[in-house]
Amino acid sequence: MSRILIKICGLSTPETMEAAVDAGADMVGLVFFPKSPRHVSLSDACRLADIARGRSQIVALSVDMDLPSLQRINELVRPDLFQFHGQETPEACAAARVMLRTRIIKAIGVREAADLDAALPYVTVSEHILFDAKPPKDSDVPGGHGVAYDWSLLKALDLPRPFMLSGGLDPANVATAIATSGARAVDVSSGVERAKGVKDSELIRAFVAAVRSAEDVKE
Ligand SMILES: O=C(O)c1ccccc1N[C@@H]1O[C@H](COP(=O)(O)O)[C@@H](O)[C@H]1O
Repeated sequence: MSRILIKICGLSTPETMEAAVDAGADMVGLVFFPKSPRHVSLSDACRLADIARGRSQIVALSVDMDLPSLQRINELVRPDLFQFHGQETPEACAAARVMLRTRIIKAIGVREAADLDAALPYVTVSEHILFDAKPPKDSDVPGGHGVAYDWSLLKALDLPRPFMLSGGLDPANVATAIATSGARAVDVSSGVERAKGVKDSELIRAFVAAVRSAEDVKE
């Protein structure tokens, strides 16, 4: 099986950022959403990004953020990609991509097969489509809940390029998730934490090792 792209999201300390980069994460995510337990200030984000720069791709995660705020993150933190995890329209993604001269990961919430259709308008205005679990109904945070969905829904997808998978992944289930969904890229937050919002370096290493082992399995 070819190499699977790994993103570790919601890093908020230098130690766990170093652990993720050192373990071989392809992407590391910084969350800019004050309602999230993983939210980082701009100044902390700059310090964390400097640990990863040139070693892993830096992803700035935002939720329905206005363009001036995105521009400020772009100038100060200098991420390699932005992850849009809200209700951003295809037009807003296209505009941000041009204005910020960046690459985009667009998250699409999934609970049932019909939810997958929402991805199509974003194929031409983003570099990656990320299929994440829809949040619990009473939550005002659209991701990072450690909730899984039926990954097999993704198996029959006919998109022009590989997709990313997230939602309830952890070191113990990620190999099954890859085999069940056909994903070529995975993203994790809660599954590498010892408490809500508190990343664990050992779990990060275990997650990366589990994905790399899954790559060795013959298709
Ligand atoms: O991590 C967060 O706090 C977060 C906040 C707002 C939107 C998205 C968020 N994280 C993303 O959620 C998914 C799944 O996370 P989990 O592994 O199930 O906890 C992942 O793509 C994160 O990037």
